[in-house]
Amino acid sequence: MDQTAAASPPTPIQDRSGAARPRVAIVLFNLGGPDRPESVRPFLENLFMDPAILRVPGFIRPWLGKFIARRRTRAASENYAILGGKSPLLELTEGQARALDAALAGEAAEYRCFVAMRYWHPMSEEAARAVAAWAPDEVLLLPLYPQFSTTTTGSSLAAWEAAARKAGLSVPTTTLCCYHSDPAFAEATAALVRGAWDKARAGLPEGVPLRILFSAHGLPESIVKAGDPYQWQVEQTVAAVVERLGIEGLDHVVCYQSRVTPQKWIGPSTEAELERAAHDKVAVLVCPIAFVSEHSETLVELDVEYREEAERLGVPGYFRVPAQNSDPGFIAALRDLVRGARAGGRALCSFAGGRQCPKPFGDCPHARAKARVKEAA
Ligand SMILES: C=CC1=C(C)c2cc3[nH]c(cc4nc(cc5[nH]c(cc1n2)c(C)c5CCC(=O)O)C(CCC(=O)O)=C4C)c(C)c3C=C
Ligand SMILES: [Fe+2]
Ligand SMILES: [Fe+2]
Repeated sequence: MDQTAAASPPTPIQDRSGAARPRVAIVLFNLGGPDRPESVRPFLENLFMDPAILRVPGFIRPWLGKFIARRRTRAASENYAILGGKSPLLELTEGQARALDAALAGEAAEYRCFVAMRYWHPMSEEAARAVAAWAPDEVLLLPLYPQFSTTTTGSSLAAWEAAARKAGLSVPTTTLCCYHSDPAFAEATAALVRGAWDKARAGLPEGVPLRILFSAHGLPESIVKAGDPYQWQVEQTVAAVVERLGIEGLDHVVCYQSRVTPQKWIGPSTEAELERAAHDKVAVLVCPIAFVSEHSETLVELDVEYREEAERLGVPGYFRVPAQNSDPGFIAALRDLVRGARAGGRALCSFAGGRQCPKPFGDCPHARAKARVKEAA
């Protein structure tokens, strides 16, 4: 969708009493994905040249980033070929944007969602131009990553700040950094897990135990050790969802998928958990816990590669929980998060208002903002 073309010129919108309704642009952050086979390599170059992803001195990053991207292109292209040569992420994110627009219609403010992808179009600069053309009174930054990581939300925020400046956009901006254990988000996720759990149980012979693998995107361990709160937040999400599931004695584990560099990544890996499940003779229900849309890592890695691996290992059953996409419960949770963030009146907020991450996580954006204030004093 051309977000600029769709933006209408500012018109004075009034509520029933005749008072002007503020225009609020909601910017949805996501990672983005190639839109055709030829885009795979430049998409990967954008990703691996991001200083939030490739933490090496600036002078070697362009060279090394391009080198890693070139080496990864074949494997990634094979994955996208299974999906028809492109990622479905943009269409699904636009679906979420339109669903959230509809959920927020008729509020005291006039809302409009825009999509800003990090590594492929529409990227922040395009999105910021479209937002500026719509002439909002406020901007609300809403990551489609429930858990904050410097590699995802943190990177998107940096890209947005630069793009907004370039587009001359200087209206008050609210940033929602995370909603890892927001009650409505956790309940919507638990409802999807419950549906998949019931289907899996019905498809399994009696007596075969079922274990939930909550599978999140992995991160290099060094990033977590440097203070990234992502792993802690993933664990909070899982605890919140498990609590709402209320299944007595539930066998479950948190694990991490999609390792793409040779460094040590956080674990256990989802593959290692498949091996353990085979050893323990338990079936698995895999729940993507850090992705709110289907994309190559759910549709290919989970549905094709890990399923085949589970079969090869002799895991007695393999099932998957669908990602949220435009699930009404999830969209309602986002709507309430938008309302809460605006009502809270903070420029930077979590789902609960203030900082949630414990002290050691110095890369929590609240901790960084505090450090910046101290430095300036
Ligand atoms: C060092 C590399 C990477 C880190 C760290 C990383 C973190 C991270 N990523 C997501 C979500 C997504 N990643 C996607 C694609 C993707 N990610 C990496 C690398 C890292 N990600 C690569 C190389 C790719 C391209 C695909 C591939 O080569 O396999 C996507 C989009 C997928 C699509 O269908 O287009 C998402 C979404 C999270 C949540 C995260 C850390 C918290
Ligand atoms: Fe990734
Ligand atoms: Fe935090």
